[in-house]
Amino acid sequence: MNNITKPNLIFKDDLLTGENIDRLTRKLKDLGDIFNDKAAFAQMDGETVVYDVESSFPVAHGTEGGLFYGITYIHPGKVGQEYFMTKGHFHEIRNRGEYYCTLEGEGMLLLMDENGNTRAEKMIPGSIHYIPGNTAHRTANVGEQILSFSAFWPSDAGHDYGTISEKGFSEILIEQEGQPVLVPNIKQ
Ligand SMILES: O=P(O)(O)OC[C@H]1O[C@H](O)[C@H](O)[C@@H](O)[C@@H]1O
Ligand SMILES: [Fe+2]
Repeated sequence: MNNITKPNLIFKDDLLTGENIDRLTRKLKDLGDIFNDKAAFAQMDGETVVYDVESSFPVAHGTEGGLFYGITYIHPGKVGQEYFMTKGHFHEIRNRGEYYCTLEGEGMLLLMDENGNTRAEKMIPGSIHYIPGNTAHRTANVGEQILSFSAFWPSDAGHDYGTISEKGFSEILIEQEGQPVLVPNIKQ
């Protein structure tokens, strides 16, 4: 491997041109159930964009053996002490895994197994994260600029939002003295 030059630019948009591209925007008003501080949430403008997702679906949803690709862009911001974050999900076919690669910004990836054990991985540009099967995943922007990351996942994985929207993760990520910390989720 000594003579091989590693690319220092991570492709971003190459796969997101042409057909079968899906663009999705989630605003605060779509995310009422994920933030714990309901009073802080009520004070904010529901039209505020929390994140955008662009995905490439080269095969039909549910196809066994295919792969999807996407980029998620999470805006900086907080609801109370809780950082802007994705809804979070298990895969519908529970044992399907996924890879994330951070493109820009600073984030935390929350991972929760089916027994409710939550852990977090720091996301920095270039960091690669393996999300094993049977693991719920959620990403939070803990920086002051956009957090973007690419994702690669099986085309039959599907998204199961139900469990998370009902109970959340067993721990939540909040800012304390300027630092992100995981604390138990009182909702559980
Ligand atoms: O689907 P959410 O939990 O809102 O997360 C936002 C997005 O994050 C990643 O990019 C995943 O690969 C997407 O499949 C997911 O849609
Ligand atoms: Fe996923």
